[in-house]
Amino acid sequence: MGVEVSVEGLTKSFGSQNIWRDVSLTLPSGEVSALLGPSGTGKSVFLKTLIGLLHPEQGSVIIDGTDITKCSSKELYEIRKLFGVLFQDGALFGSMSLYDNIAFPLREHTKKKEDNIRDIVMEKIDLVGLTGAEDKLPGEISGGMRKRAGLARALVLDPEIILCDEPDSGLDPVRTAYISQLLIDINAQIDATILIVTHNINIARTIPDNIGMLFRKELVMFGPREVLLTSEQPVVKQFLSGDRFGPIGMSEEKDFAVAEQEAQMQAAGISGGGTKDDFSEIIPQVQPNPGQPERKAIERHRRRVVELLPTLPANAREAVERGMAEEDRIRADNRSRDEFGFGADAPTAPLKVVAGQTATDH
Ligand SMILES: Nc1ncnc2c1ncn2[C@@H]1O[C@H](COP(=O)(O)OP(=O)(O)OP(=O)(O)O)[C@@H](O)[C@H]1O
Repeated sequence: MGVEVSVEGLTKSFGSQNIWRDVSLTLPSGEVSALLGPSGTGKSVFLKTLIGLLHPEQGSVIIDGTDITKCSSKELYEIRKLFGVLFQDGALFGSMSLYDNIAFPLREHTKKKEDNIRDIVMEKIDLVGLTGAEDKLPGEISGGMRKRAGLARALVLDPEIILCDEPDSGLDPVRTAYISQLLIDINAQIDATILIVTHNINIARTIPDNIGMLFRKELVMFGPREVLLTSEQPVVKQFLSGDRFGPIGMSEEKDFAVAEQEAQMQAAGISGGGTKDDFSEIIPQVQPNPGQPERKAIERHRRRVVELLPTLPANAREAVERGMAEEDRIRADNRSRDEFGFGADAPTAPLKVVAGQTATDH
């Protein structure tokens, strides 16, 4: 089961510039969570703080019983082996082939033999659809391919926690759907705790179990996805619909004069350009591909949400109940399809997890 990440009262500044303050949330083990927020609100800084690359001034990040904001560098080195991180630009070494890039964590962190490394690397290359490109340099392939290579590298140590910084940036909608599906399939196979930072509303609507949002240096909310998707908070509604009118401005937050001007434009019937989609109409969550195991986190997530239910706003509660019923129906359909052998002919072959390979293997 993936490891829970518990963040309490976290505050981060660079010099006099405060990025966010008093952020508390728990990434439940094995669940998929997404972090949204306007550009520059410190989502990438948050990810880097979770793996101890950046140091907060206050607060704690507890992973597997260790507060990584206060532990020794030796302890931090061990904890980092639990993570697989997909950085925004793939963060590949430009002078190394994709093969060597993906093999890097295995050579660095394990004592595996080269033929064993080869099996693992080629399996991950196959998993992300890069077979045949292993000898290419990062500069010779497209941005989408680099992204997938970055994901393959994030997966070679079979991480218990996967952090993905904008897995969709630079990808077309179809490739975005593939990479999202891949994350769900991986979660079903290895039950890793996943955090996705994204601006992509489709991902937010269909992939995570939980969603949070950063705005004005604070975590506006974090909880079951239905809570954010049905939220009446102006900042959430504006972000989801991509409308110009609302508290989010071009650079930071809007000042009073601009907000006033926009209110007048709106009253005069001028559009802010946002989509008119009804986000409270919850789209069923993406399920693992046929032939994949069911996600173990679903039951744990449900138990938590059912406990939370009485504390949720009425529209979120209703959305949760509708969503659960709909997803039960979809999973029952999938199970009966698998029983009738659809898994065997599935368009995406069932993905393998290499037995016995763990993040702490040396
Ligand atoms: N190492 C650093 N030193 C100083 N300032 C930094 C550093 N890293 C990030 N920042 C600042 O922190 C702020 C938040 O940056 P971050 O990249 O986390 O935003 P983001 O929410 O991920 O944005 P985007 O959605 O555009 O990727 C920015 O103002 C950035 O300039």
